[in-house]
Amino acid sequence: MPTLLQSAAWTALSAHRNALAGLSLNSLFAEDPARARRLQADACGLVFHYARNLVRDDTLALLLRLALETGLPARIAAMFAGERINSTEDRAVLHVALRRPAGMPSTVEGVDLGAEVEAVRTRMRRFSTEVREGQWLGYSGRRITDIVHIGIGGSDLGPAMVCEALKDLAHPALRLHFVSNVDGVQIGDVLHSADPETTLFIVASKTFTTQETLINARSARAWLVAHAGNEAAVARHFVAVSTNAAAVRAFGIDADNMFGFWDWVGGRFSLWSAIGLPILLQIGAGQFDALLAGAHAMDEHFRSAPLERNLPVLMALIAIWNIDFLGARSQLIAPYHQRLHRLPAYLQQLEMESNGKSVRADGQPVGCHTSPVIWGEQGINGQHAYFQLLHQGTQPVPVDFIGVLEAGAEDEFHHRIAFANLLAQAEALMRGRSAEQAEAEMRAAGLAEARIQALVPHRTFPGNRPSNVILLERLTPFSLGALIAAYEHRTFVQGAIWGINSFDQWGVELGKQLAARVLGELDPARPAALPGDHDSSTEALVARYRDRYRRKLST
Ligand SMILES: O=P(O)(O)OC[C@H]1O[C@](O)(CO)[C@@H](O)[C@@H]1O
Repeated sequence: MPTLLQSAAWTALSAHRNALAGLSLNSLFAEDPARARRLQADACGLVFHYARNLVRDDTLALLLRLALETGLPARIAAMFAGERINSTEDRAVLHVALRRPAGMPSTVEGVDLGAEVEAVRTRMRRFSTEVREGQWLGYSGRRITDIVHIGIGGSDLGPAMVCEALKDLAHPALRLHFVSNVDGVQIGDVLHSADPETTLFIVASKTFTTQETLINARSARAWLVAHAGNEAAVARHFVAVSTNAAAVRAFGIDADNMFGFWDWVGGRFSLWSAIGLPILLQIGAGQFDALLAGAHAMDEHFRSAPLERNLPVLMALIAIWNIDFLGARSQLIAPYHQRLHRLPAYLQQLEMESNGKSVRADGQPVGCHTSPVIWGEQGINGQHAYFQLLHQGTQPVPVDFIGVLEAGAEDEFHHRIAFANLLAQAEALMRGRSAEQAEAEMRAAGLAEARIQALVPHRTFPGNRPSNVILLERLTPFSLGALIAAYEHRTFVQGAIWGINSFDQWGVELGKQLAARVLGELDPARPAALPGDHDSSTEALVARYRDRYRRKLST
C-alpha cells in the first residue's frame, strides 16, 4: 500500500485544492439549491450538516478515494475484530466491546470479553443501587450524600463531561465532585465542605500509578482516617477503578471494592467501562445502559454504513480536508448548550492525545499536518470572547457548532435564543458582509459619509469560513452516547488515514519523568541539582522556589 503522501488520491486532492483557489461558499449554495439538503448525514438521531465547507462533490469523491486508498475499511474491521492495532503497546482497541448489548458475541483471542464486561457491570449496578438507595452506609451508619471522583485525563474528563451533560437526570440526594488537579486547591475545597461520615471516594486510575491521582487519594484517605479514628472506615468510603489490582491492594483498597477494566480500553476511551461509575451513580443503571446503547448504535452505523453516508467518516474527511489542504491549524468546538460545556475539554484529550503525533505507526515521519489544536467552550460565551477572531481574524478556524433541537428541563424561550445564535453565527461565518452591504447599512442608519468610509474596512466580514453543524434532537443519554462515539470514530478515522497509532501517548512521558526529578530538588532541605543537570531556565526557577520556601520556613 502506498504511503499517504504517495497515494494517487492525495496527489489528486493537492491539485484539486489548487484548482479550487478562490472557491466561494456563497456561490456553491447559489449554484446548487439542494446543497444544504444533500451535504448532511443522519445517523442514530444525530445530524452532521457539512454543507458549509469548501468542498464540491468532486472534492468529496476524492476524499472518499483517499479513505479507500489508505485502507480505511480494513482498519475499521481490524479494530472491531480486536486486532492489536495499538502496535506500540501491543494491545487491541476495544472500547466498542464495552457498549455491545449483553449476549452479543464478543470473543477475541479466545477470551469472552462480553462475559467479563458483564460481570463488572453487574457489580457496578449492584453497588450503585446500594449507594443510590441508601443501603451502602458510611462508617457511622449514615447514608452517602457526596461522591468524590479522583482521577485525571481519561479517568476524569469523560465521566465529568457526561455527569455534567446529564445533570437533569441526577439523583436528588447525591452530590458529585471531581478532583483531578494535584495542586491541593480542588481536594482542599471538597474536603473543607464534605462530611467524612457521608462521603464516598472513587479513586480512578487505569494504571494506578498516576502521581496526581494517588497524592489526592492519599490526602482524602488521611482526612477520612483522621475523622473516623480508624483504618477500617476506608472499606466503607473508598472504591477503586483500575486495571492494576496489585497497586489498588497496596494502596489499601481491597478487591471487593475494586472495579476492574482491561488494557484494551484506552484511557480517553474509557468512560464506558468502570471509569463511568460516577455516571452510573448519578443517573442509575437504566440511563447508563441508554448511554451505552447510543454509542453502540453509532458503532454499528460506523461499522456498516457505506463510507459516503458514514457520519464519523464524513466528519473525519471534512476535518482532513480543512487541516491538510486548507491549512486549518485549530478546530473550535462550540456546543450551544450549557450542559455540554465540558465537551470541548473532553474532545481536547480525545483528539490531541490520540492524533497529536508526527510519526506514523511504522516510525516514519507523517509528512503532513495531523491533529489541529482543539479548543472552545459553550458557544454563547465564546461569541463574547473569541468569535471576533473567527469572523475577522487572519487564520481560518473551522467550527463544530453543536446544537440541541428540543429543550430539556430548561426554559423553551431561553433555549430558542441560544439555538438562534448558533444558526446566526454559522450563517455569518459563511456569508460574511461585503463592503457594499456595510456601506448600505451605515447609510440607512444615517451615518455621515466620511464616517462610513472610515468604518467600511472594520465593518466588512470576509465570510467563506467553514463550519459544521451537529444536531441532537434532545440531550438524552442515548443521543449523548451516539455523539461521543461519533467523535471517537472521527478521531480513529483521521489517525487511520494519517497512518498513525491513535491509541498510544508516549508524548506525555518526558514531562512526567522530569517532574519526578524536579520535585525532589524543590525541597531546600535536599541537595540542589548539579549545575548542568537542567537547562539554565529550570535551574534559575528551581533556585527561586527554594529561596522562597526557605524564607517562608524561617519566618
Ligand atoms: O488512568 P491513569 O492511569 O491514572 O492515567 C490518566 C491519564 O494519564 C495519561 O496517561 C496522560 O498523562 C492519559 O492517557 C490518561 O488518561
